[in-house]
Amino acid sequence: MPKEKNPPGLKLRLLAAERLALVLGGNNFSPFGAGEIADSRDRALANRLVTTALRRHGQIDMALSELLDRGMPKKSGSFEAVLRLSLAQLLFLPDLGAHSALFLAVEAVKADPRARHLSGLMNAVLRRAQANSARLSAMSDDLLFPPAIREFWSRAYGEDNLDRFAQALLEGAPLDLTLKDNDPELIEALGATPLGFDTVRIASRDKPVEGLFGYDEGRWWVQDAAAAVPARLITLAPGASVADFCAAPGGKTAQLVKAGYDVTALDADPARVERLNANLSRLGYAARIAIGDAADFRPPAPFDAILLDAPCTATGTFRRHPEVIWHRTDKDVESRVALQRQLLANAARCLNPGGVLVYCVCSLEPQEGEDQVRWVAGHLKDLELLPVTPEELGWLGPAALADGTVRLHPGLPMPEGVEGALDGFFVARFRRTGG
Ligand SMILES: C[S@@+](CC[C@H](N)C(=O)[O-])C[C@H]1O[C@@H](n2cnc3c(N)ncnc32)[C@H](O)[C@@H]1O
Repeated sequence: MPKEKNPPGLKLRLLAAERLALVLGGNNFSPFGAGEIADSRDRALANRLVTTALRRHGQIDMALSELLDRGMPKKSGSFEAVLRLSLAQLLFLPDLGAHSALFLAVEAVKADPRARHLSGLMNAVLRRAQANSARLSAMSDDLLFPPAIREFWSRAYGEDNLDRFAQALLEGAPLDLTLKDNDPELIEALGATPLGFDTVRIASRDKPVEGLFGYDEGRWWVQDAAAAVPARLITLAPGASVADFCAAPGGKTAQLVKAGYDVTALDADPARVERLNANLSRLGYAARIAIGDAADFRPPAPFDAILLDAPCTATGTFRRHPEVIWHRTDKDVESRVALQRQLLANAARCLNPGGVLVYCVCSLEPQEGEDQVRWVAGHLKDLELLPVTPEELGWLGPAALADGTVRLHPGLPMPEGVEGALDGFFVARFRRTGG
């Protein structure tokens, strides 16, 4: 029988390998959209393969160190990405079957002129993995985080929370939405669970976000339950002038507009500002938009409040971006910390006396959160901490710390019957003294 040139599943495997290779090369993961893979089942499969390879990255590293006697071959095109995907399938996605993992891996490297010569090695390695799959698939969850992060987080958050972080990493993130109106019919049509305030959660869905009820009418926007907390901590009268520094793509800007403030949204990245504009216009919301550097921005008049959602290492988003924990370096943390300080100092300058500054980062690194509050106390004398109370946070009350700052993380208890966890976020609220 002549061999089929394009066996079923090969094209998808090649696309998935290409996406994984991009992430292994240092890029952020972005799931396949409908424009890239039209068939929703194929799209879901490709995304599942890549996310499993990323979530299990540390365990797959360990398996590779055992299976590849001479290490990863150099300059071998798609070999590594294909191998990681196949191990993800073989060890962690048993419902997809072992046969296709092996067959498609060999076909995929044969299709790549730079990896073709390694098809025999691919076959041998995967057969060894298959023979040892019971043991390899039961590797410790301790391997899910890089050793340095594991050690650091276990000191900061405790072992029990780290177990919950691991579970959250493997589960991935459900879809949280912030609603324009808490309309029970909308919540029912979305099949969503209310999470308090104006957040609802959709645990599982088969449609892309754009296909969900109410999207075209701009009745909600995507925003993790933890990400929705900072903007709520500004509680001024409607009409107050509020700036959103580092605003794009605009989830928090939308909350500020919804609260009735006179909002200025500032971001340094023009392409991201376009997304912010599109998001606000879908929602029927208006804000003054400025493109510029929040470290030296000078407004025509000071603001009553500023929300500073500062650029950070984003390690708190590891449920959706498992790669962040593998890409993060100490240098990244240092450079973010330095930038955050500049942004804090300028935000303080742009406030009216008595004005409120909410600082937040979607990072789990204490250097970007808790330590920055200590830095503010020592260096920005015109800012004083304005403590957040547990009551202000509703069901997230346990996230309020004794010093009045807020630490959200994926280990926090969720309300009864709610699946999934939360992003990691740190929030501190300050007031500008004087005047
Ligand atoms: C964490 S994201 C903001 C998310 C946004 N607040 C939301 O809720 O949708 C950080 C943003 O900071 C912007 N940014 C980074 N450095 C900046 C700077 N120096 N000045 C202004 N914006 C900056 C980035 O372009 C990015 O859009």
